[in-house]
Amino acid sequence: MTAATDPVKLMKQKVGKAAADLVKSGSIVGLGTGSTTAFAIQYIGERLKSGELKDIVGVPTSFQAEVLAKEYGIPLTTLDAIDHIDIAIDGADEVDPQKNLIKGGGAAHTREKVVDYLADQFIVVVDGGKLVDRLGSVFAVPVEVIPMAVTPVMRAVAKLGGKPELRMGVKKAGPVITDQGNMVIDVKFDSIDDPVNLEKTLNNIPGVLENGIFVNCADRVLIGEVKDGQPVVREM
Ligand SMILES: O=C(CO)[C@H](O)[C@H](O)COP(=O)(O)O
Repeated sequence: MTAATDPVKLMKQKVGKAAADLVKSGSIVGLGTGSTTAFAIQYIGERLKSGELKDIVGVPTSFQAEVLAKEYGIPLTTLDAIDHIDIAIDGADEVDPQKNLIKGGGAAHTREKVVDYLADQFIVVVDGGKLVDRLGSVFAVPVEVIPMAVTPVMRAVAKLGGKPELRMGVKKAGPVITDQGNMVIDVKFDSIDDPVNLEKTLNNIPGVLENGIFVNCADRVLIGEVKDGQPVVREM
């Protein structure tokens, strides 16, 4: 990965490194998805390579995380082979003051939810632009749906007051297909007053596999910002 030059990349790089520095030798590490976590994976790999970190195994949350972990020399394992995860590092698309999240900008929220909730410590890494007073202010809620249920799920979420949009591929004709072979409906709500209930309600629609609302999951939120032209990290 090349050195970051634009301010957002600099913030992501700084916060990714800060999270990587929290990983201790001997840990089982959940490896999140996205451009911010990619920097954390890179720095975990560099710490391993330098000998500063030892005996790490990673649990990837996506094909992207798996590829990056291999590139940076992080040994991988699966949930069948372990009984806990010590620390997970993952990004988010929105973070509210209660540390509730919207995730799934990379269509990886289903596996991310499994890994992040299992971790003893879940560290969220974001740039300052991800902070909102209320979930749903900017970002739509990603909902992973099995392909044959896309139309009825779109109707059902519209009845809940959401505006559904099937996520389409970039440099790929047709819809985004998740690592599990499903599709993603992005559902924009005017405002999410009760994320706890909305998460459950969405998951109760037949055909929905998982949605991107993460409540009561994040232990720490590290925020990358630029102050006086320099990237800094603060904790929420
Ligand atoms: O939830 C995710 C992927 O499904 C990502 O963590 C989220 O989209 C943030 O990504 P980035 O760090 O690139 O802004």
